[in-house]
Amino acid sequence: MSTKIITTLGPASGNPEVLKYFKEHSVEIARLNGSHGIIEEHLRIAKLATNAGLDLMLDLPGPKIRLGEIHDKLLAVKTGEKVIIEKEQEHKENNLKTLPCQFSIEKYTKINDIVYIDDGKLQFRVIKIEKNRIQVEALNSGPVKSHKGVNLPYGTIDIDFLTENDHRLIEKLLPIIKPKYVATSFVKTIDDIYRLKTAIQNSLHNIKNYYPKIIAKIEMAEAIEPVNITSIINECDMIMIARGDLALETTPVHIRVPFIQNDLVQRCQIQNKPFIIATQILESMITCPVPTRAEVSDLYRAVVLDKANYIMLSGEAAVGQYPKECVTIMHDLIQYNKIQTVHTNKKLKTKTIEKKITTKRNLSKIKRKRI
Ligand SMILES: Nc1ncnc2c1ncn2[C@@H]1O[C@H](COP(=O)(O)OP(=O)(O)O)[C@@H](O)[C@H]1O
Ligand SMILES: C=C(OP(=O)(O)O)C(=O)O
Repeated sequence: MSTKIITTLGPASGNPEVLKYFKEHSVEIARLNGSHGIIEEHLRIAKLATNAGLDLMLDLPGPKIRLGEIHDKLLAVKTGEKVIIEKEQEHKENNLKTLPCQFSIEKYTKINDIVYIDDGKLQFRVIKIEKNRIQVEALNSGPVKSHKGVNLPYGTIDIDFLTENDHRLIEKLLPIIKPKYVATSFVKTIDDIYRLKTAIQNSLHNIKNYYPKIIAKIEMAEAIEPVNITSIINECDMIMIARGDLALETTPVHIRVPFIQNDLVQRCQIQNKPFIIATQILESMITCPVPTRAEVSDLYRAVVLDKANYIMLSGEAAVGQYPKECVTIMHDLIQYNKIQTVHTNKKLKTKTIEKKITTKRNLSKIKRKRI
């Protein structure tokens, strides 16, 4: 089976014309990211995606630390600027810029730790720790947006696996849209998968003949420990190599992803489990109509070398300027690979036939000589 595409839906792709294009160009699954958007909007987009003939994936946020709602959706920070990160319900007046956070993070940090925001695009150093808030210094400049992820690779996070938000989505959205897949974030052990399955069963107790396939997103250091990963792969229906968080949750940060990807691909193949390669495959195409050479090489690795069952578009399809162009690049590479494979197989076949013929000829020569 050739690789198929998953597209994350959002303002850039939640309309019938784009969804029709997706369906005609190797997209099989539409992903609703439960971390963004309101339930009513997910319901609307889910209906459009189903009408376009796409399968649905509901991606549950899990215990991922995220920023809360930022006033005016965006806050600009400058290198060297001091900023407060505080639990959103515990706001205390101060004269520094303040980033609301969905969880209290002071207990997971130490002075001088680095806090990564928005898949690591922004980095801050911890300079002061107080109850419900930390003070940090920006190590680079940039815009900070609402609901972006916060990663603390040096802290041990003990937030409960299924959050209030997960339960809300499982109870309010799941029974209505009945997605073919439910993806679950920040899985650490097989017990997390059992807990998710129980919560889903409870929510579907009145619904017969429907149960979603479970996708475990691998993005935590604990999940890839040998003692956990084999059983997680075994217990779920599909694995997502969620490289965005994985790059920041494993140390040394940023550089381990390709090594872990290699290991996870092999494990999934040995355990005969379908897998998704996700995140930043065509990141630069959020704002540019063509990919970088490095991105095409990453895509080649996922499709041709790793033979991923699915490759996933996130921001590129949800909020990017070129969602159709991204899908076209992926679709074209998938098709080109198919043609190349047929061509190589044909060449191989011809070579084998030639070899056979040559061997026969040689045989008859030998026979003739003997006579
Ligand atoms: N339904 C949505 N509504 C608005 N914005 C969205 C939606 N889905 C995704 N996005 C935006 O696209 C970005 C990239 O998508 P994704 O990788 O799925 O998110 P994240 O990494 O934050 O979980 C998000 O950070 C968010 O800004
Ligand atoms: C797919 C991922 O998860 P999310 O979009 O929830 O950050 C990821 O971290 O790569």
